[in-house]
Amino acid sequence: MNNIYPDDSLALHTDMYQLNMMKSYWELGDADKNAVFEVYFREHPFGIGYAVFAGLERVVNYVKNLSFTESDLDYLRETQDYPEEFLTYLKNFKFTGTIRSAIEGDLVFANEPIMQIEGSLAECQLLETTILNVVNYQTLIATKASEMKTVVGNDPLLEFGTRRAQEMDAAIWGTRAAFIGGADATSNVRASKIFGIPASGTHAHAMVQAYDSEYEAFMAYAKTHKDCVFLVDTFDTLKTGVPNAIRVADEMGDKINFLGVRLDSGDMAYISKQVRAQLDEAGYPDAKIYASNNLDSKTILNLKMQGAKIDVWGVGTRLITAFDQPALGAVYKLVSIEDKNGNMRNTIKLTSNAAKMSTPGKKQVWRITSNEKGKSEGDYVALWDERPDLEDELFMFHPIHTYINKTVENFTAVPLLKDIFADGELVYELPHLEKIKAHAKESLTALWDEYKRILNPEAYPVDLSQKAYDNKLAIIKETRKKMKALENK
Ligand SMILES: Nc1ncnc2c1ncn2[C@@H]1O[C@H](COP(=O)(O)OP(=O)(O)OP(=O)(O)O)[C@@H](O)[C@H]1O
Ligand SMILES: O=P(O)(O)OC[C@H]1O[C@H](OP(=O)(O)OP(=O)(O)O)[C@H](O)[C@@H]1O
Ligand SMILES: O=C(O)c1cccnc1
Repeated sequence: MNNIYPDDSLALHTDMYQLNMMKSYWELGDADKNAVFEVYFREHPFGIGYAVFAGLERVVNYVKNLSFTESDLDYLRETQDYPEEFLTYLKNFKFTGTIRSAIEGDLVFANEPIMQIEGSLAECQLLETTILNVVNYQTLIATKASEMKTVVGNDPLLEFGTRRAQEMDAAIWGTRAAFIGGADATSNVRASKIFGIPASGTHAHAMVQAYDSEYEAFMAYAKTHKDCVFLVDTFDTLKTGVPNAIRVADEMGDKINFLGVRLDSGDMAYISKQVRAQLDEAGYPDAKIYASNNLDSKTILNLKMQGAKIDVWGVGTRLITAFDQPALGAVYKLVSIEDKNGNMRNTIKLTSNAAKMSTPGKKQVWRITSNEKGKSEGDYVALWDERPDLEDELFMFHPIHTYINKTVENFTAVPLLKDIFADGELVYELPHLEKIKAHAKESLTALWDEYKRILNPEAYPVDLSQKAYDNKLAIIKETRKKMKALENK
């Protein structure tokens, strides 16, 4: 390859195999066949009982602007032996299909469609990689933040991760996802500017090192800022750090708001209790204790258990990188395709592991909420033409262990997958981020505590309708029969 091209489009932000398949479909006259793909993941991350859906806004912007630029086409012309007619097809490419999706802040569960992409086979194929790239990461981080927020409760949770994130996009979009899931503010000023997330910040060890003494450093900060949180662990938190912070607060009086101190090392249970006593004794009972240093849900939970006197939690690495599980593993599977006669044929990906077998057919997910209890009874995955919302009672059963079942009455069934694009047109108004965050919080209140606890939660029911179940079994049988016939040939 001789040239390096400008990075002026996201059309090639995809895996080569998508273009390989697009070319085959186009050359063989299959590109315009109607197809339906669905996105789902197989296990909740971090061992918790749900996930918080995020990533839709970025997917919408990507799809809206999706087109191959001249430089994309020049690059393909130089590196691939594509016929000029295929390049012309790509040049005229525009997404004309339909996307239905969970909305950001929705709780989503394993083994149910969280997005559905319907359109020409070629266009659906092109979108796969980017959609998974975005939704896998953002949903993972929103879920991690939700787990952490469950642990910190009403204490503020600050997102500090930019310096540790997997590069800039992860910092920016990870911060946004963290805010949706439960973070209250971010240290990333650009994310604050772009998304309107509250920005929050103290100061670093560098500032203490930059002056001749800790006292001078705190004083320098206090003379130049109204709101002051002093980082007190550079030398000795209890012997010098907190006493210097108190001295500066005393001397500056009303000229500053002494908001508190930040701890960033040592035994934070022990130290925070001592610091609390020092601050109280000095007449600063309202000064808060901030903590940071490789915090994660488990550490925070343990610190709380030990009675740590920490009021504000700054979390970086372990939130923004989803340290304990770095991938969600959502997949994009073809569930229905137009056959030679123009009819839709439901498809399956067979595997020996029943739990890994995809569910064929275009589907809708119905969230079933008890009218009496106001809580979600489970999700009911039905074929597209079914209307459980019009039924008086629903028989819900586990899709593998079918003897686990219940009949639900007096319920409301709300579809999870909402129209986002219809025949290429954006029909969904992207909500403000604050609204998305509030939606995530409300969604959690509709979930029984048993599904929300972060250790060994009960499995939230994601059940198949009888019709979807029968359809799946029939297709498995039919596909196995076909395979056998081929083996015997
Ligand atoms: N009381 C505690 N119980 C459980 N974990 C704690 C407690 N206090 C601190 N931690 C956590 O233990 C880990 C200690 O890490 P590390 O060895 O880096 O800390 P450190 O002593 O602060 O050293 P450094 O100065 O290098 O940051 C951190 O993740 C911290 O959040
Ligand atoms: O530990 P995390 O959860 O990732 O949170 C972010 C960390 O970034 C800063 O440390 P760093 O050593 O980078 O800079 P500093 O000199 O300001 O401490 C801060 O003090 C936190 O410890
Ligand atoms: O404002 C802070 O205290 C902060 C910001 C980024 C990383 N660590 C700490």
